[in-house]
Amino acid sequence: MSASTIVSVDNLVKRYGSLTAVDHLTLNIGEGEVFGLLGPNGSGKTTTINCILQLLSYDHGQVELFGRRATPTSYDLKRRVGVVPQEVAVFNELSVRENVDAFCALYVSDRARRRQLVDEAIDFVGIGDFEKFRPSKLSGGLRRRLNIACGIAHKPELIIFDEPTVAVDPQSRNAILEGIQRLNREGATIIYTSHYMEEIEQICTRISIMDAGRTVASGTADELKSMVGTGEKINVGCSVPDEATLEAVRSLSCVRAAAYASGHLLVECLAGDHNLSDILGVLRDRGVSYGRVLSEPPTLNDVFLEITGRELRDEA
Ligand SMILES: Nc1ncnc2c1ncn2[C@@H]1O[C@H](COP(=O)(O)OP(=O)(O)OP(=O)(O)O)[C@@H](O)[C@H]1O
Repeated sequence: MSASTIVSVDNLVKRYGSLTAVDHLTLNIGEGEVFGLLGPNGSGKTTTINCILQLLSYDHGQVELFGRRATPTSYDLKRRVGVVPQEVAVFNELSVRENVDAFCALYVSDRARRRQLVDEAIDFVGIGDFEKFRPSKLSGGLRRRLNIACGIAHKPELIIFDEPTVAVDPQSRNAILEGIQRLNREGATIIYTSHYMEEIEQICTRISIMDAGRTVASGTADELKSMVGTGEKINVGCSVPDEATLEAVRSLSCVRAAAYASGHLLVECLAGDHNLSDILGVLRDRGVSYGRVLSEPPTLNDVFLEITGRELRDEA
């Protein structure tokens, strides 16, 4: 393990009775990464996080944090980690400020230092106008931001975000994603779990795709996309092609499927370097006039679909 490995999960197995929630999972996360765990609901992301945090016992494997073996009583390691859990976990009887202070007080006893850290965390997530509010008076998005302030106030080196944008409005979602990137720029290593592929792709430097407790693929978004045979989807606004032209498009080696509907030729391609020019070449040669052309690169959902045969069920 290199000196800059922040999280190392080796062969982790967690079973709930006969269900294997995490199935021989291995992960290595380096300092400064925004590491994405992408998988559908139930794929084992939260269970993995809870094992990393030593909140759950596991059946097999080992977790190291900051190069040292983590155990349930590794408090010196745990204080270097911040957690933003999936469910908002704050005290309803405390105000926004009191909540952030209460979480920060778990790690920082000096009151003056804590006041400064609480100020910074509240400012960071932009909830200064609501300091005196009880959480129940906040919108869902603001409660999420409070949840984040509670997790980051003590300035942890590793911050784990477990699906922090589920059921938040687009404005809060963007604020949360930008905030995570800012934390990363300021030096924090991030683990980000989500089933929203667009978010993962937007902010993560490296991604593990999980299914049924296992890593099915990992790499950068570009590396993942180049692992599969799916290419771009091409949409050509054109006059109605005759059946022979459609067949000529379909018989191109780069074409998986092609159909014409409502003024658009829709072509699903295999991975290739000159798919668009090949397709437009056929149309040109056969006198089909075309206008607007859109080319959509493959998505992480395409990667997941090709590897597992199922959709990620992205709801973004
Ligand atoms: N306490 C538990 N007892 C029994 N089964 C559990 C328990 N917690 C989780 N599971 C099961 O373990 C599997 C993995 O769940 P987990 O919550 O880790 O998935 P996830 O990828 O985080 O999905 P979600 O986004 O829905 O939380 C699921 O099949 C889930 O039903």
